[in-house]
Amino acid sequence: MDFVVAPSSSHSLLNHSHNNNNILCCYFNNKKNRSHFSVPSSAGIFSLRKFNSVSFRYRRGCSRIVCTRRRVMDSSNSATSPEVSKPKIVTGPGGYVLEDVPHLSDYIPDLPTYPNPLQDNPAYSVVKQYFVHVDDTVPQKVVVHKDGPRGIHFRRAGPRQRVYFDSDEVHACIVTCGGLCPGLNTVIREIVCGLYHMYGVKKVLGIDGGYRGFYAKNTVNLNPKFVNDIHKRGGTVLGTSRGGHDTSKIVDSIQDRGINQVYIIGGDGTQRGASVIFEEIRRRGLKVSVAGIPKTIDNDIPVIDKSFGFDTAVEEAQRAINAAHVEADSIENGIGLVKLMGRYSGFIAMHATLASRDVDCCLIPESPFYLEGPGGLYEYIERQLKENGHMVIVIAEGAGQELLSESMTLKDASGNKLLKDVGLWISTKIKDYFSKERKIPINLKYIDPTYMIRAIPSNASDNVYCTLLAQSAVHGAMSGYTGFTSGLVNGRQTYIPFSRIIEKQNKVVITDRMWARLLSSTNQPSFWSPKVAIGDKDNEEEANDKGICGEEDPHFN
Ligand SMILES: Nc1ncnc2c1ncn2[C@@H]1O[C@H](COP(=O)(O)OP(=O)(O)OP(=O)(O)O)[C@@H](O)[C@H]1O
Ligand SMILES: O=P(O)(O)OC[C@H]1O[C@](O)(CO)[C@@H](O)[C@@H]1O
Ligand SMILES: [Mg+2]
Repeated sequence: MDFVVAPSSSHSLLNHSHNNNNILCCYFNNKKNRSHFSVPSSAGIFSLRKFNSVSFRYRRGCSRIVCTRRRVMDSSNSATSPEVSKPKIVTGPGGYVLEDVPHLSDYIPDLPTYPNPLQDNPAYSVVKQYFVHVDDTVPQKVVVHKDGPRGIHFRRAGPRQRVYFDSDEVHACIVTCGGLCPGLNTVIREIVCGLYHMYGVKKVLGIDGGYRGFYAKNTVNLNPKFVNDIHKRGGTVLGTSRGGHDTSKIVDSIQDRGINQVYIIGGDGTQRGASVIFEEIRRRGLKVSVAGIPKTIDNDIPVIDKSFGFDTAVEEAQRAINAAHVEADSIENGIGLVKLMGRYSGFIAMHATLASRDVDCCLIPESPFYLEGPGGLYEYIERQLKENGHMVIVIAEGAGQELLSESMTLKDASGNKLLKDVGLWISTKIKDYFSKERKIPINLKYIDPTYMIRAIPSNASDNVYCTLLAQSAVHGAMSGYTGFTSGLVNGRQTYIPFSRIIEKQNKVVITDRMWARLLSSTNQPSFWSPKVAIGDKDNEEEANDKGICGEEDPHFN
């Protein structure tokens, strides 16, 4: 074995050690001293973070270690480095814009490539045009005007003819973070099976209990047998958590374990965490692909058509709404009140309402409401009870928070605002108002199925969706893409840069047609005047950005 000897800093390697079974021992000689160090032999190219200013590149099958000068890679330094990768924007004729995703070759030169093993797979080799063309992209907006620009596009997901990892070299890991969501286990299953069956990858680690599991918990070896029927269960077999995102410790753990593909399943917070991990990995010059799979019951991740598990949750919410309707309909002046999830975005409440047709009023965080006076909720309830003898109200947990009494705002471990129970609050308010002020006897039944709608296994269509997302993520990582979230855009699987995913939250646009449809289905008051709606800059911009002012969104419009 021969070395290119770095002229300085060799001393910093003396203290370096790895607790990894899969290590390559190297001896390093320079004129001053003799050092010994170990590196994960599974890594195609890696760097040693303690070895200031120098990175080592080791290629499988070669007996040569190449040392090249690089930026400081010590994690304590990189954490404070202001350097963040720039968005990869490619423009073309007619106003074409590609918001591309990073690639390992952007920061690691001369990476070897390999033919995609899928080409020899009997199931896939017969598929015409199975491999995605390098120039295939997917438009963000599908409704265009004759003279309008072609607009923003994302890279189409799918298998590429050449991959950047030899199958034996891959050491993948999967982590799930944030709240539960139907379909988490399906995504885990399909990443494991996709890696095994499509790419012959045998080393897949499960990280226990979210981000902190990287440095504070044991890992579990995942294989097709282990994950075989996990998709039939709710929750995540890997466990999850909020908080505990320590970038340096996480990337140290990735590096120390010789992991080179990281699959991160989670919501907006998780994708933010994934983005920071990607930046740190890039700063250290590691050959590690970071792939995000968007998960959120609230559907608050932007750009994508919808998040997995959302349909299942809406379906499950029907059971609660049906129960509320039966209860309300069976008694004089019956009011059925259902609280559904939706911290900042009311998609579940909106879709559950539209699906049910039994709901008379849907209250979401994006649409402020008021109780008293003309056009208020009390007035509407009284009218409904007079006309129909009963009514059903659906309220998203984040709705009307500004109306609840001011007290100290608590936050969860991830920094999300802990909401006050608007369901209980509004139940009491309605009861008090009708019994004390109006002297009208009412029968209010409050149903809170919040956790029930997300702790269940995914339904059939979400299962298929999860499979596509997982396989897309695997194809992307194998093809050397990194710093991306796999997502459905206009019904096509794409790779979306983290920067776009974490830019803002997806919200119901109350000036959009979908909310108008809901209002005309429930006949509830809008609670806002057209003046307010027109002046609602945030909502207008969001609508324009998402391109859902017209009939563009295949799922939500
Ligand atoms: N800005 C951030 N930078 C780094 N890590 C973050 C950031 N925001 C959140 N995280 C981490 O991401 C993980 C999940 O975040 P969070 O609890 O907000 O859930 P989420 O992914 O948004 O899912 P959901 O809200 O749908 O339950 C946590 O471990 C949290 O520490
Ligand atoms: O799981 P926790 O920490 O109780 O958080 C509940 C929150 O998680 C979500 O389900 C998002 O995942 C929100 O709808 C809800 O407010
Ligand atoms: Mg979130």
